[in-house]
Amino acid sequence: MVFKIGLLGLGTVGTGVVEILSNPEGRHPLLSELSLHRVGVRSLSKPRSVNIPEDMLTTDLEAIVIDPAIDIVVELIGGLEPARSLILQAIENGKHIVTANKAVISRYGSEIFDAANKKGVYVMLEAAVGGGIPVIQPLKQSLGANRIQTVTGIINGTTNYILTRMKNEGADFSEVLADAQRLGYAEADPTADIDGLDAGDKIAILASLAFGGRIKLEQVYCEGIRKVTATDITYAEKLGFVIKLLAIASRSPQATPEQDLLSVRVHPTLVTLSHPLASINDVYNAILVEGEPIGQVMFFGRGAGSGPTASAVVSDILNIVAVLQMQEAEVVNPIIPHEMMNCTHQHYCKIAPMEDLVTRFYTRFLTKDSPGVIGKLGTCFGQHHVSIESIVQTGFHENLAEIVVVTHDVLEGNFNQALSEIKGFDEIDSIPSILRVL
Ligand SMILES: NC(=O)C1=CN([C@@H]2O[C@H](COP(=O)(O)OP(=O)(O)OC[C@H]3O[C@@H](n4cnc5c(N)ncnc54)[C@H](OP(=O)(O)O)[C@@H]3O)[C@@H](O)[C@H]2O)C=CC1
Ligand SMILES: N[C@@H](CC=O)C(=O)O
Ligand code: NA
Repeated sequence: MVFKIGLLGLGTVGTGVVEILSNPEGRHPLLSELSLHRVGVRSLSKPRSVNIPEDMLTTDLEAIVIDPAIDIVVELIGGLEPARSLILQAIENGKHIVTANKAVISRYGSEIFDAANKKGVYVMLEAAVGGGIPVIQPLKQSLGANRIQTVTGIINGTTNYILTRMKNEGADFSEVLADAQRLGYAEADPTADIDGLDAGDKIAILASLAFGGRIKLEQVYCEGIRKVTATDITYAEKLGFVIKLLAIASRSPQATPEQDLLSVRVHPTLVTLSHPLASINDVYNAILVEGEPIGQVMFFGRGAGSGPTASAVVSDILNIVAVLQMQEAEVVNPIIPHEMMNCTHQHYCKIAPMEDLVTRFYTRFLTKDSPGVIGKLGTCFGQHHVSIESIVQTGFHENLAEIVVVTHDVLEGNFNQALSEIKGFDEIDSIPSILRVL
């Protein structure tokens, strides 16, 4: 039997999907069971790099999601609306969904999965996190036997590309961002990438899968890379670190057997050069999962771009088709969702406030060059139980002394209290950078 695909969106990822579907040779044999039925776009006159028969293209996306001939709707338009409504309407019409839209899933996942479970259809989203890297299905299936402790990822290709080029070439932020947009890595509105929101959407999805509950996106702390400067990249290097935008979901040390508690956050982070994530560069993503009994396992690959992301989309389509074929052969009716493929989480995970986070900090101060300032900083941190690993004067900037402090693991709340006191010192001119250290 041939399964008909309704494709919403023919941009970077949609085009990659059509390229795979129209060149099935040497790939999985189930590809020959797929047929592209309709393709929805915004503009019919836009030049396309793939050949689509004129009568297959439409700007009426609603007609696609209600078309009785279509089995699987592939949503690749991005953004919140009309994507959310089209997905819900498609589900209502009994279509299975494949989407790369982390923004919609992280905000409306509950609504979408409830509707899908009710209707007995699948919603697959491998492309939504880590682009082509298989990480959603492994978390759902292959790692199911583990108690996950931490998921740490570089999950935004655009910012990793920018940080890599800033470090290697001393390149200018805006020039590199324009390249990332040209290469199709950035979101339609690249502030989602730069401000850590895209990584926030993705870590919310990963945390939900890893820790078995829903995540309220507004509780995910997101800090982007706007404030990362060439100076900090250079200091970090001298101290044996590289700066990466990390997304981290972990069980909080304050969790108890009665009350599970997570920490879910995105922020630029100093990563020691020997750490497995330190060498993940350019558009590559990597997700390091730590669990019991597996220990560490890392997923690595291209996190954005046409072909890699399309690879994940088409694999999701194949997974659905494989199950549909099996059900057809066994004449299972109505459809009983495959336990390892659907989402059944009902409760919300409790997320700890950032004040309770235990982490190391790197902080750069510009101070008047007066005697005793280093001692004064050290004393203040000590009074707030912030233990210092190193405190060094690194140089002068226009008559101001530059002092870099690296702490041991400290409670973020204590660190913030010390900083607010330090900001009031006469000697302090400014605190240009505060970054967490892994
Ligand atoms: N690019 C990447 O590397 C990755 C992207 N993703 C996700 O994949 C999804 C698609 O991204 P990408 O391919 O880059 O996006 P693009 O902007 O390149 O493509 C969007 C496509 O959707 C169509 N479209 C957008 N809005 C509408 C609308 N309201 N009505 C009809 N058509 C519409 C556009 O039509 P037209 O062509 O006529 O303008 C275009 O074909 C997003 O959710 C994104 O977050 C996920 C992983 C990686
Ligand atoms: N804009 C995203 C695209 C993939 O999700 C990124 O840069 O990672
Ligand atoms: Na993926």
